[in-house]
Amino acid sequence: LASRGVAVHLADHDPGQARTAAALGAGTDEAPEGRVDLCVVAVPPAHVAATLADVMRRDVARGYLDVASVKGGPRRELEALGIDLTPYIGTHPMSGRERSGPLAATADLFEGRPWVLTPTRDTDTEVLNLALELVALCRAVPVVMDADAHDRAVALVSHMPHLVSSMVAARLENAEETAVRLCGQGIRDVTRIAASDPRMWIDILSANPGPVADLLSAVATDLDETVTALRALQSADDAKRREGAAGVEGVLRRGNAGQIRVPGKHGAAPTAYEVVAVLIDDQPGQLARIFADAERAGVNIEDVRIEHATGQQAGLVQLLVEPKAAPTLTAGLRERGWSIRQ
Ligand SMILES: NC(=O)C1=CN([C@@H]2O[C@H](COP(=O)(O)OP(=O)(O)OC[C@H]3O[C@@H](n4cnc5c(N)ncnc54)[C@H](O)[C@@H]3O)[C@@H](O)[C@H]2O)C=CC1
Ligand SMILES: O=C(O)C(=O)Cc1ccc(O)cc1
Repeated sequence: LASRGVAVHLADHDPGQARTAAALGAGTDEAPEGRVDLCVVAVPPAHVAATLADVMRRDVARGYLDVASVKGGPRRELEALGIDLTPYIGTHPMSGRERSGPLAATADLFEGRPWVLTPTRDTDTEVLNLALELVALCRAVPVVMDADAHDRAVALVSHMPHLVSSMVAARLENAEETAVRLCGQGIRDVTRIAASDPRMWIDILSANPGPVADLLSAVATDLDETVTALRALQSADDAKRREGAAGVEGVLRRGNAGQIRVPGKHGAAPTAYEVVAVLIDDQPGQLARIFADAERAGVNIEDVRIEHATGQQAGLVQLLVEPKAAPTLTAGLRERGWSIRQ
């Protein structure tokens, strides 16, 4: 927002956090002189209602919004506090990091990502417009939803997957080092969000327990059936083994059918990018040089993945590009001395 010319005033109950964010260029940690246009409350879900009630009673802004990962609970808490909700809109940007705090923030975090808005019939139009302006400034894509429908949707696409990621990662806690050092990209993808702060997630899950429990119970049924199928695969009986194989194939095929529904970049239909894999030494500046050389070759990089080889000072950078740009990028990088993996 600050880089787009918006005056941003930062406040936090830990002044050190606001100071750090201000030092990173996010705004100023000085209080505004008068009423501001929009007050954005970005505190843990359990503190959203009380924080909003405080700022709304002090009349600090024309409009108020929060960004908490759950929407039904905070609204009901505010209603119970007897606050006039017309200048408030509940929102949720569907993008984040597994790390919290100002040092984990990036200016482009919300670019191209859905940002859910949950206005009601009573929401002030001016406040809805202010929220839409905020979403546009962050280059996110506004999606209007009912608060409870939002909570059921995020249980499916965020809260249940978070717990499953934690459960997979938990298997590694006491595993042998010889096994853990074989970790590749697959397990990194599945466990990335398990690194998140448990305190924030206890808050999020406490505010949405029912829908998450329903989904996890469906996952438990799949798990039971898959264990039965795998046990059948161990049988000496041919027919039983065939039954087991069919059971395992079933869950893998249903996984394929679900996976292709995951939207690609900018919420559009998934694009099949081509991977150009470059072998790099683990030295400072290597990534910046690759990106600069890709730019020289006139190729837009759509996404990047980095795979570190265990115990080696080397890594594999996978550059994802439009299929028609892949040969140009490969040739351009080879010309500049990069080692391309087929
Ligand atoms: N981290 C993520 O990926 C996403 C988080 N959210 C939501 O955004 C909100 C903030 O999360 P993060 O920025 O990740 O957490 P964070 O921990 O980085 O920031 C929360 C800040 O709130 C401050 N705080 C706590 N209680 C307060 C109070 N009563 N008054 C004033 N400040 C208070 C804390 O000192 C902290 O600096 C949460 O509601 C979360 O559900 C939404 C989308 C993504
Ligand atoms: O790290 C990721 O990919 C996330 O999806 C993080 C995230 C965490 C909480 C949210 O409410 C929304 C997004």
